[in-house]
This record gives sequence, C-alpha cells and structure tokens, in this order.
Amino acid sequence: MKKRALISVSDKTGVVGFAKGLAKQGYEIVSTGGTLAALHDAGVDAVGVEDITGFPEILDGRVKTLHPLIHGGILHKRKNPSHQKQMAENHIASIDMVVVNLYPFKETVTKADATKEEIIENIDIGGPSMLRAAAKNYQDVLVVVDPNDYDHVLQKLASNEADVAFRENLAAKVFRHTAKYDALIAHYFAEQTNHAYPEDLTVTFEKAQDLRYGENPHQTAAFYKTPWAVPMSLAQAVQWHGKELSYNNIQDANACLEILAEYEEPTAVAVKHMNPCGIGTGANIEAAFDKAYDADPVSIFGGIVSVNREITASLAEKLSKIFLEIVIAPAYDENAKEILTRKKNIRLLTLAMAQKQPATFKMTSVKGGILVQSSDSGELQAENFTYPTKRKPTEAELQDLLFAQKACKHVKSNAIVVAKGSQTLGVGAGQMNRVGSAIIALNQAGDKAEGAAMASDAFFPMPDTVEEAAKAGITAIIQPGGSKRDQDSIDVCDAHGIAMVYTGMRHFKH
Ligand SMILES: NC(=O)c1ncn([C@@H]2O[C@H](COP(=O)(O)O)[C@@H](O)[C@H]2O)c1NC=O
Repeated sequence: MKKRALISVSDKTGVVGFAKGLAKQGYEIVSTGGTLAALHDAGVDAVGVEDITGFPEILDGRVKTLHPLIHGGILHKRKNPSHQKQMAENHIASIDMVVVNLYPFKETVTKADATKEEIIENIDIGGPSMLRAAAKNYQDVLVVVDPNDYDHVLQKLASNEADVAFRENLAAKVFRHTAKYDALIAHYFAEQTNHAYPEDLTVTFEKAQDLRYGENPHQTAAFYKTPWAVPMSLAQAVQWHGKELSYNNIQDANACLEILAEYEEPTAVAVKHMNPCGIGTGANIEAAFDKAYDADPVSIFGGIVSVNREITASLAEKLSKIFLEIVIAPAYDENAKEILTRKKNIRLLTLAMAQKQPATFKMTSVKGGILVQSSDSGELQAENFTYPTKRKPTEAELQDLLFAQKACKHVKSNAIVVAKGSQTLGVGAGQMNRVGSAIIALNQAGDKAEGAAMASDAFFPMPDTVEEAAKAGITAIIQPGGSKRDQDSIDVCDAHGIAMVYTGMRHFKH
C-alpha cells in the first residue's frame, strides 16, 4: 500500500522540490487548493483533499481539511486492532505524513495597515488541527512544519532513518510552533480587550542566538527576542565586527541604549555593569564623547559606548585608544570603519536610533515566577515641578538638573548623579543607603561638584545627603520629594542657598 503525505502550506518555499522528493520515495500526495495548484503547475502528481473527503472546500477555505476522513487518516493507531477495524468500517485510508505551515498570522498582525478582518482570517484552524493530530500520533506519522526541514526529512527517508526518535523531535517542534502561534493570537486579543495582565500569561520569544555562557562561565544561556521588531533594541542591531556578544555584553549594551534613547541632541553614553559611567551631550558627537569620556576616564575601560550620531574618523581615533567591549552607532563613516576594525576584539554594531520608544512591559524573574510591569517611560513634566526652597534654580541650573535626572533614572538605586554643562561628573549607584551613593558621586566629581547639579532617584529620608551635597558645593538638587522629613532637607538647602526642585516622580531601578 502506497504511503500518503498530506501537504497544505501557506509558505510554499521549497514545497515543489520536497513533494517531488516524496513522490520519488513512493508517496502519494494529497493537497489543498493553492498548494495543489502549485504542485500541479510544477508537474507534480497530487490529488485534492476533496477527492478524499468527497466534500468541497467551503466558507472561503475556513473548512478544507476538517473532516473525519482526514483526521481519522492521521490519528489512527496503526497497531491498535480496534482502530484498524473502525478505519476499515469507515473506509478511511491512512495519512502517514503531514506537511503543513500556517496562515501568516504574525506577518499580518505586524503589518501597519492590516484590518481586523484580515487579522482574524489569518488565524489558521485546519492547519494547527492537522499538525497537532500528526504530532500527537508521531509514533506512526511524520510531521513537518518548517520548510527548512524538507531536505533533512528527505535524507532521513532515503537512508531509512526516519525512525520514531526523529519523528518525536519533529512533533516536539510542532508543539512549540503551535504554542507560539497561539501565544501570538492570545497576545493580539489581550491587546484588543485591554487585558494587560491576563490570568494566564502566554508569551513567546524567538531565539536570536545561543550564548557561549551566561553571567558566569559555568552558566548556560541564550538570547531570545520578541517576535516583533522593537525600535532601538539590541535585537535590531547589526553586528559587523568582533567576537559574538556575550550575556553580560547584551545586558550592558541594552542598558546603554535605554539611556541613549533619553537624549535627542548629539549624545554619547558609556556604560559599565549596566550603570552609566559617563554621559555627554554636545554640539556634535565628538564633543559629546569627550564629555562622556572625561566624566570618568577610569571606569570607561572595558565599557560599552553608544552614540546617536555617525561616528567620524576623529571620533574613531579616540575610541580606538581605549579598550572598549562594544561600540554602537547609527552609522560609521568609511575611515572610521577602517580605524576601528584594526582592533580585533572590539564589537562594532550599527543600529538605527529612535527617540520615541513604544510603551513596553518589563519582566523580571523571581524564584517561582516573574514580575511584570510597564516600562519606566515616565517623562519629567516641568509643569509638575514644585520649588520648595527659598532660591529657585537659574535657567542654567535647571538644564543641568534635567540632564542629571534623565541619567539618574537609569542608575541602579540608590542612585545619585552629579552633572553640569550636559556632562555627568559623578555617578553613585546601587548603594544600600542614599548618602552612600551621594558620597561616591560627589567624590567622583571632586572639585567639579562646585556649582554643579545633583539628582536623586527617590526622596531624601534624612537631610544627610543634602548636607554632603552642600559640603561639596552643589548649588541645585532635583528629587521626587514626598519624604516625611522633607523639611529637614529644605532647611539645609536654604542654609546654603541651594535651589531644590521636586519632580513628583520616583525612578527606582532595583
Ligand atoms: N480550514 C481548514 O480546513 C484548513 N486546512 C488547511 N488549512 C490551511 O490552508 C493553508 C494552505 O492553503 P492552500 O493550500 O489553499 O494554499 C495552510 O496554511 C493550512 O494550514 C486550513 N485553513 C485554515 O483554517
């Protein structure tokens, strides 16, 4: 008895060659409308599903293969006498292979102008049913969902190695595929019905790359990206020079890009261990980089630099003098490329910069689950500012405060940033008390703290941070406000002529 393969594919890539290969292996081909036409056009012998079911495709293709003569053919257990008796009684013939790929739901839903009707029509019903039936019955049926597997399957058939272990692997791939397909559909409907935090969270990611190891060499890791493009994300970047990115590189580069997205003017950001060690904004990208570098010429060593303008030859010369893990820029001029690629180990990435970031969700794993929250896209609104001190900031101080506060949002809590003239001068990150972070930031700034601005990610529970700032010569401070002991900090400010701004918005980053 001839073996039968049912082929029904939306993506017709390689299907003709595969069907020809199957025919050579002695398979009879059964197929649906469009696939059948493509096979016939290419001279492949195949019969229509209607010829098996005796029933036409109806409802604009919504029902083609949903028929017991198809699903019975796939699902019967070959070694089960009762199944075989029922197959004979009902005149059902076996289907031994199912080759299906699904309506392009992801491609449709991510199309800018797709209508709701178009999106709904691209939810495949019959395809997943056949895939799941064949995958469930992998003991007896071979299932192929990915056109990239066609050649491999033909090789295995030719060498008589399409055994149960091989078929189980193909079945496992199918269940991953249909789970992802359904997750995308569930995501679409969650958005349509405003279910940001549904009772069951079904998320799906696509592997971007295997990683050599995780945060430490004894940990395993891989990088997965969202199924849709996220502007200015590392998943969109093109690496064109250097070793492949490591786990820590990806975390650091991501932090670097999140900071850079805050700034529209020519800006350079240097990051170490996910905290900025230098941020500079200038009239051009070289001036911006000079500031980012001067902010902390020690910590930038082994760091990651991203800039939001094309890298020129002279900037490349400067970058090439430092040991950097990664440089990310929207473009590089030809001379800059030549200069930077002399360094074998530096990783060079190109990425289109986008100012307005879409609101996203952040997920953090905790033991036994994950935490999900909206991203911290809260922007400073000057109209929400209040000025509790006797002295109000000057226009120049206000600019420094805003610059410092943007940076501070991306520093691990407790976070303190000292800045002046569109340049960070000191960054205090991740200390268990706020005054500790302030002391680190002020020490880093040194004499430059005199007349500089200071930002804090959260309010001051005590006046000690402001006291340290006053000692160092800080003249303006920005912070959310809201502590029970705010008055104590205000008093210290007033005693030293410091201007303080309340933003009303906390920016913890734990
Ligand atoms: N409804 C059905 O019975 C059905 N059976 C197969 N399909 C899908 O139809 C597509 C192939 O259609 P065609 O061969 O007509 O180009 C495949 O993506 C397959 O998954 C169906 N369509 C969607 O649900």
